[in-house]
Amino acid sequence: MDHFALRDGVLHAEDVPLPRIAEEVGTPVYVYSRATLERHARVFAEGLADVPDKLIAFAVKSNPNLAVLKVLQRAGFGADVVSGGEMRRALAAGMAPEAIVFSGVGKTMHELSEALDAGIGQFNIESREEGRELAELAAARGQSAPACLRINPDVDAKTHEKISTGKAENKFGIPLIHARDVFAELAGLEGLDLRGVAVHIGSQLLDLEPLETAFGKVGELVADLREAGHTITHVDLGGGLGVPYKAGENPPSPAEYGAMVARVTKDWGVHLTFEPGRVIAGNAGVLLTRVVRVKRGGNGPPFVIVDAAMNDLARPALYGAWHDFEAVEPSGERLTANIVGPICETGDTFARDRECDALKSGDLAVFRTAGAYGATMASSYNSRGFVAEVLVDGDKYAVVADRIDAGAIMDAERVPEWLA
Ligand SMILES: Cc1ncc(COP(=O)(O)O)c(C=O)c1O
Ligand SMILES: N[C@@H](CCCC[NH3+])C(=O)O
Repeated sequence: MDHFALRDGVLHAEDVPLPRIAEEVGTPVYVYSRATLERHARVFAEGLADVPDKLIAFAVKSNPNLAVLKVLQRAGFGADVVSGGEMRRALAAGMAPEAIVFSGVGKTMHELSEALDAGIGQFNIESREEGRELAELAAARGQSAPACLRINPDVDAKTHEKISTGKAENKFGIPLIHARDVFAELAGLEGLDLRGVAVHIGSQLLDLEPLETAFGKVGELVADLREAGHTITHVDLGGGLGVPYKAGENPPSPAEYGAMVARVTKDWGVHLTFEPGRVIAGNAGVLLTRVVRVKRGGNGPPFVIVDAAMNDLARPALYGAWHDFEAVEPSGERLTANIVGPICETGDTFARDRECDALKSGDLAVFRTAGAYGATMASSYNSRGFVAEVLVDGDKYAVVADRIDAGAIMDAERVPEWLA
């Protein structure tokens, strides 16, 4: 069942007609479906049914909304966090500290110590330097930080270059050629309980082959480390599974992914961690927007100007990403248009020469697949503030993030006396 679907000619989120949300909450607004989040969580977990000992840690960066995290906590997920702020969100949503994994190349001393205080389940160490710093900090408190070493397998994930993380030239992880040496040094430090390795080669992967290659390299490393006398009990396989943004895109299903993982890891004898983000949240959300006006083009198609902009949904401007754009009450007529926001740069273009539903001033429309890397990447550029977020559950909905208008942001600023 599609939880964002046309019924009686009107697009619904579960049983709630989107015009009702637009009327009551205003636009633009992110709308998430609880049923879709739960279905995706279930399907992902079912895909991994043959992996007995595991933690599924939702990548909080993809959608850090507290209500979304709560849905996933109730589905049995933990959290993959990359900042102190994300860690506090996961804890606030009720995730057990032991079910929290902390990744990222630039964890500060403050964040490391905050995570030690919280007693999180795993630090994914991304450099020799970070490992030493964490060990010193933990030892000084009489703690031993549970950790994995994130390796960089130098595998091309065949995704957008800005979201590829496993090539040698990327900043992430420790190059395989140094991994044995770094592991040996860090495993000997008092403040660390170095118990395994982690890998994550990129996001929006549409092919299993790079993942399988990377996991194969991890398997070889685990065998080498064991041979060198290390005890390896944990491996973190990261996230990255892609989702369809447009017709014709066919990412591997969670079942196919799970079957590959089960086959590759069957003899490893370790606890496995997974860090899915987009595959859980991406198609569980839309950005609902209203057409401000339609402007005639110069020598091209008309401009459909919507009240959402690149500050609300950055992916098209940042990565040239495609998001399906549909009318909430399609008339049946079609149009070829440039879909743009109000921001003062040409980059504020959601789609160029796009065939879409014919729309006029005041009509509602959605950008699909906006539940991951949508609201979380918003900025207040052009003093536009932050849009509200709504969670739909059957025939009811709740505002799960208030709109923060430009005035509230301005209230946090001041002109110093010596300048007044
Ligand atoms: C370390 C790590 N884990 C998990 C993820 C989640 O990735 P995705 O949303 O593609 O599943 C990311 C982002 O690519 C990441 O950097
Ligand atoms: N922000 C990216 C994904 C980044 C993945 C982070 N590791 C996107 O929207 O596609």
